[in-house]
Amino acid sequence: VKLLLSSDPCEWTESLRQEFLLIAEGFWSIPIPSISISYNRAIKAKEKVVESLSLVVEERRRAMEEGERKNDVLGAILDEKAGNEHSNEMIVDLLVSLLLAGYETTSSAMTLSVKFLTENPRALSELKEEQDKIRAQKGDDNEPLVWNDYKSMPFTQCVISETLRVSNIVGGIFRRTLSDVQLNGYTIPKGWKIFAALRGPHMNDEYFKDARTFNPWRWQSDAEKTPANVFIPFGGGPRLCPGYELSRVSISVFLHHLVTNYSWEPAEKDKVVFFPFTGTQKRYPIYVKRN
Ligand code: HEM
Repeated sequence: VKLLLSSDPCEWTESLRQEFLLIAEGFWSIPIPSISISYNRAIKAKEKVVESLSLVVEERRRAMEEGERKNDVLGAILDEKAGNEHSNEMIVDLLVSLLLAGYETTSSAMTLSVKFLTENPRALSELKEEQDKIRAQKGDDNEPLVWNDYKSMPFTQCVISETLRVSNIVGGIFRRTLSDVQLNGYTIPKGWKIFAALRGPHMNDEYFKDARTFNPWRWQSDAEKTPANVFIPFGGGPRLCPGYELSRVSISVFLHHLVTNYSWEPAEKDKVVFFPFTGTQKRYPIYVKRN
């Protein structure tokens, strides 16, 4: 919300977050209002979010007419030559897509990386060593990370890749065939809708030995051998997730601050669930202690 609309955490962002959770819950529900409570709730929540964001867009248009400009995503959209031609509805739709696509995915991956690290003390200790080294090279504790730091976290990147592979935050993607497609002896006729399950290759022992085991070290030895089209947590082709690098950077920075400043332990037993979307049953509560 800060990046999109320059809004700091407040009551309004919190109520927006609550509505978003309902939208996310309804995402994979059966889209029949008469039988699905979560679908109904999601539709109502989406209406509230659209109403709320429409007011923000209108307000911003007025402010821009008076020469006020904010350096955020909404500002960039309205700055565009085409910005004025986009209806409020289109802009709100774009903002909702970015909030949904960018928030739940990255925050779930962060949560799961913490869970997997907690359950793999050796991986946690190696990651902490890497991050402590980066922190030690900084003059003071508040000095921010820079791009070169991000590029010198090879083991952290292994942990992130492995978290994405095992957790399958986005379980699959939709496509429509533009012509008849031959696949493994089957013909998928032109115009059919396809659900490509990304989980399939990620959990295949043929591509990833002991595929169900969280093993970040596999990326040290196997990275070059893994064909590009079997590790596809961000989809692929022209619709490849545009946030793929941003989310890796966010998770890296989060892990850096977490392991260099804090230690933690799980507050209760929790379990990863994969349906309707990947997450933890209890949102993985932890007790955190500043080092
Ligand atoms: C761990 C984090 C994330 C995962 C696992 C993820 C995964 C995906 C996947 C699988 C797709 C579908 C790609 C396809 O159809 O081939 C997608 C699309 C998309 N993602 Fe992400 N994503 C993540 C983070 C983000 C972030 C941080 C943003 C933006 C701030 C973002 C924005 C989008 C958008 C706008 C699309 C639609 C692209 C299109 O249809 O052209 N994602 N993402």
